[in-house]
Parts: sequence; C-alpha cells; structure tokens
Amino acid sequence: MAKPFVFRVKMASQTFISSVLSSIYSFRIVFLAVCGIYITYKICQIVYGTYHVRQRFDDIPSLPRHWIFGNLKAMGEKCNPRSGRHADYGFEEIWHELDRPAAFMVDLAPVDVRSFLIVAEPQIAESATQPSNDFKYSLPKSDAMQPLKPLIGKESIITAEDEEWRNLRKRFNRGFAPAHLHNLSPLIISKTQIFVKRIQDAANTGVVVQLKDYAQDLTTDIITQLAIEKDFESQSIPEGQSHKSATGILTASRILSRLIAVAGQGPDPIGQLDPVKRFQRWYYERLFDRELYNVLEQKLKQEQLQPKKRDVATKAIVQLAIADMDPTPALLRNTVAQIKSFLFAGQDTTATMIQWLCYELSKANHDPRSKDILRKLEEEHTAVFGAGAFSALEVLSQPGQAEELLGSKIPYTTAFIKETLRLHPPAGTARMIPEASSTSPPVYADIDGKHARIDGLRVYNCQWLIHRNEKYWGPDAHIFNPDRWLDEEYISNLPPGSWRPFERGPRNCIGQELALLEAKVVMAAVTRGLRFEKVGNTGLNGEKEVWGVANVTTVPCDGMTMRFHLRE
Ligand code: HEM
Repeated sequence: MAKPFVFRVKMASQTFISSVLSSIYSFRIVFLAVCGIYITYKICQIVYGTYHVRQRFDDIPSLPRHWIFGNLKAMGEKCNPRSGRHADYGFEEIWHELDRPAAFMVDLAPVDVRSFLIVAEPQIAESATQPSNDFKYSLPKSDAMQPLKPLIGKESIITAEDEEWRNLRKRFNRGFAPAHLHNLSPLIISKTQIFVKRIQDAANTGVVVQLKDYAQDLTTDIITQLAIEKDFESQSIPEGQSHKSATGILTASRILSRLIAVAGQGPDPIGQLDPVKRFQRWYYERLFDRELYNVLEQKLKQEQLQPKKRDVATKAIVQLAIADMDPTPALLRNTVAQIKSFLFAGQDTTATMIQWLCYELSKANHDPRSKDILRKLEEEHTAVFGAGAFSALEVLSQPGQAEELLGSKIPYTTAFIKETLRLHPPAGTARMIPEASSTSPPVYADIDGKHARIDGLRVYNCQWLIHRNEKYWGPDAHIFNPDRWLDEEYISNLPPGSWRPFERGPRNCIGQELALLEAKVVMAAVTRGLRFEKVGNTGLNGEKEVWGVANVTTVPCDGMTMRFHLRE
C-alpha cells in the first residue's frame, strides 16, 4: 500500500514542479516581451525626438550639429560637470564662437531630446519670466528642478505652479516684506556680531579658513531664526555635536544638498541608481523632515497657549503665514516643505554672495582701483556709523536705526553689493516652454532679426552672459565698478531686466530684500575693521583667479580660502 502512495506523492510533486517551471518560463517570456515592447517604444521616442529636434530650431544660432550627436561633443568638451567649472564658462566660450547672439541653442539629443535655449539678452529673458496671455505667472519651471525635491519638499513654493504657487506666495509675501524684515533686523545684527567675532578670532591666530563655512553658518542661523524662530546655533556649535552630530538636522541638510543630483550638472544615472546613495537620501530626508515638523508643532503649540504674547510685527515668517489657519497635518507638512525651501534657497545663495563681497574687498590689497573703492566705502561708513572701526553694528542695534540707515544712507555700499551680484550671480532660473498643442500655441522669440520658434525647449536665462553683455553694460562690462550704479543716465539706459540676480517677474526671489539686508549688515560690520587676504586662486603671479563651480547653486571653487587681519 505504501509504495503506490509514495509513487503518487512523487508524481504529484513532479507535476507541481513542472507546472511551476512552465509558469516561470511563460512569465519570463511575457516579461521579456513587455521589456522588448517598452525598449522599442523608448528607442522610437528617442529617434523621433532627435529627428524632430534636428528638423526644428534651424533659425536659432547653434554650433554645427552632428546628424546623430547634435552638440553633445561640444558640450562634453566645454560644459562637462567633471571639468571643475560651472557650465556658464562653457556657454561663454560658445557664445563668443557664435559671435555673441541674443540666444543660442544647445542640442542634447539623442541623450536628452529637450534641448536648451541659452539666453544672453535681457529682452528674451524677460519674455520667459514675465506673465503673458498664455502663461499667467510666466513660463513654468524647468523639469531640471525635479531632483531637488528631497531637499525642498514635494510641495515647495520653488517648484509649485499656477494657483497652488499663487496661494503660497500670497501667504508668505507678508513675512518677507521689507517692513517686516526691518522689525526682525535685531536678530540679523546679533547673528552678524557672532560672525565678526569668529573672523576676529581667526585673525588673531592667523589661521587660513574657508570663508564659506563661516558664511553658511551665519546664513543658516539667520534664516532659521527668521523663518521659524528656532536658534540652531550653527555658528556656535562645534562640528560633530548637537545639531552638527551625525544625526543632527544641520548635518542632514548639508549631506542632502551634497547627495542631490545637481540641476546644472546634468543627469547622473549611475548616482541615481546607487542603492547606498538612495538609502542615504531617504534617511536624511526623513530626519530633516521629522526635526522640522517637531519644531513647527512646538512653535504652534506655544502660539496657541500664548496667542497675545507678541504683536504681529515681530512674528517669525512662518508663524505669520499660517496664523489664523487650522494647523492640520496637511498644513504642517506643506509648511515644512516651505521651510526646507527657504533654507535651501536662502542659505547657500546668501553665503556665496557674502564670500564674493569679501573677495572684492580683498582686492584692495593689491589693486589700486579696488583700493579707491574701499576708501569710498570707508568714508561712507564713517559718515553714517561714526568713527569706530567696529561701531556699525552697535549703531544699527539702536531702535529704528537699521531701517533708516540701511534704507537710503549707504548708496555706495548698495552699489558695491549690486556690482558683486552682477559679476558673481549665485543662482538663476531655467524654464520650460511647452510644445505647441491644441491648448498651447507655438512660442516665438526674436533672435538677431529672426522670428524663431522656440516651443519645446528649456530656457536658461544665463545671468553670467546677460550681466556681462557689452552691448548693454559697455566696454567695461567685465570690470568691477560700483560707480556705474550711481550714474543715473547710464542706469536709465539699461533695458529692463539687464540686472537679474534675483530673477524677475512674479516668480522672482521672495527673499531678495532679506538677502540685501544681510549683505548691508555684513558690509557695515566688516569693511573698516577687517582686511581679507585671499589664499590660493588669487589671480596674481600666474595663479588662476577663484572661479565658480556648480553645487546646486554656483559657489566659489575653493570655499573662498582666506586669511583675515585686524586693521589698524
Ligand atoms: C543672494 C541671495 C539670493 C539669490 C541670488 C537668490 C536668487 C534667486 C533666484 C534667481 C530665484 C529664481 C529661481 C527660479 O526661478 O527657479 C529665487 C527664487 C526664490 N528664492 Fe532666492 N535668492 C537669494 C536669497 C534668498 C533668500 C534669503 C531666500 C529666503 C529665505 C530665498 C528664497 C527664495 C524662494 C522661496 C524662491 C522661489 C520663489 C517663487 O517661486 O515664488 N532666496 N532666488
């Protein structure tokens, strides 16, 4: 009896195994077929897209395009992210080779069938960023911003479109208005005092530092205090401790920015697939979000317990934006995305500006023209803030003084800041022109006398080229000259949008008043008491001058290595 039973079991298991194997086999066939269809579809899409790009855009200047590889070779040579310089330098070379057109195209097909229009003239840049009949709030942002999402949140004001963006902007505008920022200026001044103290200490020891570290700590402290009234003490906490420990929020923010594929550096498919990097991105994004969520929740609870404690004038930006709203989890999540966006958009950019301000001051050590500029700054500061080399912050701390003195009493300093942002713009914008369809008409631009069709392209307003375009700024466009800003006739002859470090139109920088306020306070604090000495990449004795590299925004290549000196 036992034998036939064993035999039956054997037969049954053999039948079972063979049916499993045959299902796996048929699944494999189906899977391979689906993959084959998908790959064929993708190849057809790329071939069609490449053909389409090659047929179109003939009216737009570009380097000679290879029939298969378009401008990929030239881009690889001039704008390779691994070349250690920002793509803007490559665009400048191409622009000169093409005899400085108003705009030119870089054809990246077949790697990317959406090619770029690189804009060198303000008129075309304006048409991308000002509202029009077809685009109520200007052209949509480019898809090149997508990799930034873990850093800025999925619902960020930076990437939101249409009414969703409009509502966010309306809610946050109030907190960034100049009058509100001036009420919060004591915070900026007290944080700048710490920044100056750190530089003084470094001057006393003679140590060489990366100014980037000090500037980033300062801007982090300012933006977190102003946005959520939370002091992360970035300038005081030593590396490796508290918020700067391995699991600290400041570390999470720094690591996340490093991990994010850089919009301006092109696609990084290997990095995208790397499981370790993916896990790190996931981990630090959670950590960052959770910390900010907790802080926000705490702040709202305090507010509910003591609603009348402070008047609106001194409220943090975020508290002002969600006052009178029901603090639902969805609102909190959305608000965390905006805080992340302010940290991302306001920290590196402003820190980079501070580094270039100090760099331009440092040139007074060897360049007679810069020495003269420094003398004018000193005279202005002595007239406005009194005689002491470090008197400015004390004067600005007096009630009402910051608004009055920084508003209109330091025109030369304001010109110095504007000139710094003209020659060293830290950030820009890339937009996308939808392909013409039944709902979206074709878009044209006037490029050097030709009415060229440009829909389907990404548009990059290249501030580097627009700000140095001799056609508008004159033959000395490459020279640092703050005096140009005080020449009213010269300025009134510039076409609208010639200076656009904060971009323009409805989607311009919400934090520009804050950035300019920070710049003025820093200039007032450091100009007379400190001397900056560039170490390495000085541009002297055959050395290359410090240049910009892409690191989400454009940052100085060496973190602005400097030594500081106390001035007599
Ligand atoms: C020197 C400093 C700064 C520069 C050069 C700068 C530059 C820019 C530029 C060029 C844009 C347009 C980006 C685009 O269209 O994709 C922008 C947008 C933005 N910036 Fe700034 N920024 C600076 C400081 C700040 C600060 C301090 C904050 C706030 C804390 C901030 C917050 C934002 C936000 C939220 C947007 C998106 C605005 C919107 O789409 O409505 N920025 N910034």
